[in-house]
Amino acid sequence: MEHAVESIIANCRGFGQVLHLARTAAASSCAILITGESGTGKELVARTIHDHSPHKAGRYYPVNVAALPCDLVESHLFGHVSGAFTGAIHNRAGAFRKADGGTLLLDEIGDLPSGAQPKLLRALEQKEIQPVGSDETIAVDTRVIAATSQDLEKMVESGQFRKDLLYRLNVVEIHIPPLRERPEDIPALAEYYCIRHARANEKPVKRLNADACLQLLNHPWNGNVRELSNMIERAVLFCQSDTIGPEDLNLSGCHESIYSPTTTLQEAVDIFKKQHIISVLQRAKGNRNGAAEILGVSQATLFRYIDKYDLKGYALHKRNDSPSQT
Ligand SMILES: Nc1ncnc2c1ncn2[C@@H]1O[C@H](COP(=O)(O)OP(=O)(O)OP(=O)(O)O)[C@@H](O)[C@H]1O
Repeated sequence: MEHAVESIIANCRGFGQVLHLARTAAASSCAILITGESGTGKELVARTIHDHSPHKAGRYYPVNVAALPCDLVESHLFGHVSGAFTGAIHNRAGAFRKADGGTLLLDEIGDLPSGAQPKLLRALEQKEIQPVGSDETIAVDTRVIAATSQDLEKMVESGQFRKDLLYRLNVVEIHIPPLRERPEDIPALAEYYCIRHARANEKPVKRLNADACLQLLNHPWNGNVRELSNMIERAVLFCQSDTIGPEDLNLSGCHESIYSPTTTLQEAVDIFKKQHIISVLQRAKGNRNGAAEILGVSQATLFRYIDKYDLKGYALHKRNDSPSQT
């Protein structure tokens, strides 16, 4: 299996700052909270921290808290002794002990049931756990990293998450910005996934052309890096040459289709207009003056359409509007 750290794109500038903080925090054993939308790379950063930490010789043990059955969370994390509850036939070590000497990633920590929160706080503070059904406490040397895509501060305010636990978990907080806020990372990631997926699928694809890159820069990436990877993989599979172009990305398919049987004529006209303006803005590389000229409308009319169809993301920079500067 490819080593996670090696697969992190080193020339991502936005992500580079995150990695720098992660590696600095890794040197200590303090608790770290990684926040960010789904697919931004929280798990990858957690793995990096482990690999650069004093616990790196130990095990890296990720647990998705959201996936644990509510009534078994404590048993999963802290273990249990046989007979602790119906079905507890054998002793169970639990995640803290499995990661003893290493790193435990508690992913989606916002989903930790309120009943388990005091126990986790105690494990962090005392560095000991108490398996379910046992009177004994067991010392553990487990570095805990928590990750979440939820707003824990808000959850504290609404009483869903303990304030003292949040402060224990976020001694260092590492926030990974969504991909749309670090567009400078998109070309490097796209190129990386292009090569990686081409190799895995034995396809001769080597690169993306400039128009394809521009389309990627204009996409909102709600699914972040995971969505980008999936899209490039699909493009690699459908690409007929060694270079991915906009036609391989199928990004127009992500917008509205005009072929719904319930679409009115006016809606269809609007969808067509929107799509056409997007293509022209892309062709004009975001230059609104140039796009207005191609479309044969005044700049004021184009501005109205940009506003109406929410296309500000396609009209890249204001400075591009001045032909003297382009
Ligand atoms: N900078 C990066 N370089 C290379 N791959 C990346 C980068 N950031 C994220 N990825 C990849 O994107 C995918 C999603 O990343 P990851 O699973 O770490 O996200 P996440 O924030 O933990 O998501 P979720 O909250 O849904 O669990 C993974 O395949 C990961 O390898």
